[in-house]
Amino acid sequence: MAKQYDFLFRLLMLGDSGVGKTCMLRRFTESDFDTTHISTIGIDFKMKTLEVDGTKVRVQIWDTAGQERYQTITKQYYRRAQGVIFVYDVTDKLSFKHIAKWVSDVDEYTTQKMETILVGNKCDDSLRREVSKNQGTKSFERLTELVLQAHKRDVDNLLGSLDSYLDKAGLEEVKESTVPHLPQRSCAC
Ligand SMILES: Nc1nc2c(ncn2[C@@H]2O[C@H](COP(=O)(O)OP(=O)(O)OP(=O)(O)O)[C@@H](O)[C@H]2O)c(=O)[nH]1
Repeated sequence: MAKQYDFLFRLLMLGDSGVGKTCMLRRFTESDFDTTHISTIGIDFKMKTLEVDGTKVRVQIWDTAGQERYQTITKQYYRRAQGVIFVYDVTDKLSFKHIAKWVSDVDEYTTQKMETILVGNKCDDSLRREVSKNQGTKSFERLTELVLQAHKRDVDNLLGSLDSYLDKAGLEEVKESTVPHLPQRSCAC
């Protein structure tokens, strides 16, 4: 049977337990919404095919459990994803604060280039809002700064090791030039 899509991508949803990852995914794939919170056990996924500029893209979206006890399992999936959707709950300040931890986990467990997006969920519940839109926007800027710092650190480390290599090579050159030259033997024969 012919393939029904041109590309297959894996996306990962990460965020604290209860921020609404499963609901968000169900809404996207089944246009459905559930008010109950049944914690995801480990990991689950849903598929959807999208057409982007005439290209059929099949997305496999992995919905991870936010609970700490499943993180050994969920971290194994980080490496296989091409993109991450970080989710926090605008009515829960702590879930917003923890985004930094989710980001650093992804950074630690992956080596590939990842596209990421930050989503503040439960915006409908304005009365209980604890994280303002401005704070959400600011965290994008902060994330960019952190990525830039990490990038600079890598470049500095590279330059540092290059410097020490050149210093060492220079020393060795000096060492060689300080070796007393033996008088050249002349031949009298
Ligand atoms: N008001 C409001 N409630 C929401 C929204 N999205 C999810 N919820 C509620 O938040 C609760 C948790 O939603 P889940 O989708 O199960 O949360 P989760 O992030 O998947 O949680 P874990 O599987 O434990 O990691 C449920 O009671 C939902 O009804 C939203 O956009 N607005």
